[in-house]
Amino acid sequence: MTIPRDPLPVVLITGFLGSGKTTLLNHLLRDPGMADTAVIVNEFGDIAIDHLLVESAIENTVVLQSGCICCTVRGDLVDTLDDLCTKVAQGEVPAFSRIVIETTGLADPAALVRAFLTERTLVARFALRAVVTTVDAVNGAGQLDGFAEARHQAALADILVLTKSDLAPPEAVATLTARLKAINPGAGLVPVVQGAIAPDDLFARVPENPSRTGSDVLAWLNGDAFAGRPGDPRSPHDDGIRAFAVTLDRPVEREALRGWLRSILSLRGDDLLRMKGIVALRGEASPMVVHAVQAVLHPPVRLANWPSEDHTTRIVFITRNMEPEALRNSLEVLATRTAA
Ligand SMILES: Nc1nc2c(ncn2[C@@H]2O[C@H](COP(=O)(O)OP(=O)(O)OP(=O)(O)O)[C@@H](O)[C@H]2O)c(=O)[nH]1
Repeated sequence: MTIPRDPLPVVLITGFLGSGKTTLLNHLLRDPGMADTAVIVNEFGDIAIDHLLVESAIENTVVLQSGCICCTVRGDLVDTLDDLCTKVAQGEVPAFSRIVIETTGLADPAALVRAFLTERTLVARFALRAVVTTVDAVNGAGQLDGFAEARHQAALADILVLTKSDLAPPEAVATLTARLKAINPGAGLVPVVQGAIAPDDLFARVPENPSRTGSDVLAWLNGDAFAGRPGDPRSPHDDGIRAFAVTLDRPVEREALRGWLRSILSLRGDDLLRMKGIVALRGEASPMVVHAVQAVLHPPVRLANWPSEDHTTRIVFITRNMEPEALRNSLEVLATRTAA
């Protein structure tokens, strides 16, 4: 058997300790549509237990136990994926058509996301489809207060799965939901009890990246979720994490945009948790889609057409300790300069 040549979709399930990652994974794996899935479970410490809790009959379950993959991602993750592909090629394990990785509860998923965008061996063979973050409705607020990892997991999610809402009072669920929307307004958010959600329902909440499909860019950007947001921190505990959008009514010159992106990513890449946008280019009929994760700029993609009548530039940001006004001003200067 050989593995398919198209990049294999990868789903990352992250979330703070005990927030319900394994419960969700087990439920997803019971769906017949997920039968050809390879699962990588990352565990902390010397004694691996978590993988025992993954109830799948799937032979392709691998435990990555030597440390936290977000800390040693280059060696461990790449080696594990290589190994898995080699075993498939040698007929030792069944072929698979997607991979689900469950991180430890203390993982910062940014390093993993970055690896899938930049590590040559990963880029060629795998495509990160979604970051799914479980947040515990009972303990989530305290974890967001106390742990940067929990805040980063929430900030980098494509889909936030609010678990254990059956155990929490409705007011607490509402407050936590509002807080999660403030941290990451662009993510889909779905309450799930005991992991009970069908894979199709879950993954329908993350639009395809338009760099692959060229479509549905507005849904992907989910700019409306950011509308009217001043960029003020919603909580003093959120590590200065802010989400906001900048719009420009004048097109920018392509080279000037490139220079701006280069400088912002090199100067403040660590604090630019996420940036995605659709940009009107001066003298060009169709827009450019830009997408960055921390210091990594995903290759910008030209769309064939504007997806709607609205041709304004819209860029959404999730940042840490960065002044929205400074970013906004630098972009406005860029548009003014290039329009002259
Ligand atoms: N009541 C209730 N319990 C849940 C729900 N989701 C998960 N649990 C329970 O919460 C506990 C922890 O769930 P796990 O799925 O092991 O959490 P995890 O995130 O994999 O845990 P770590 O690997 O320690 O980070 C288990 O006892 C689950 O049965 C839920 O929606 N409602």
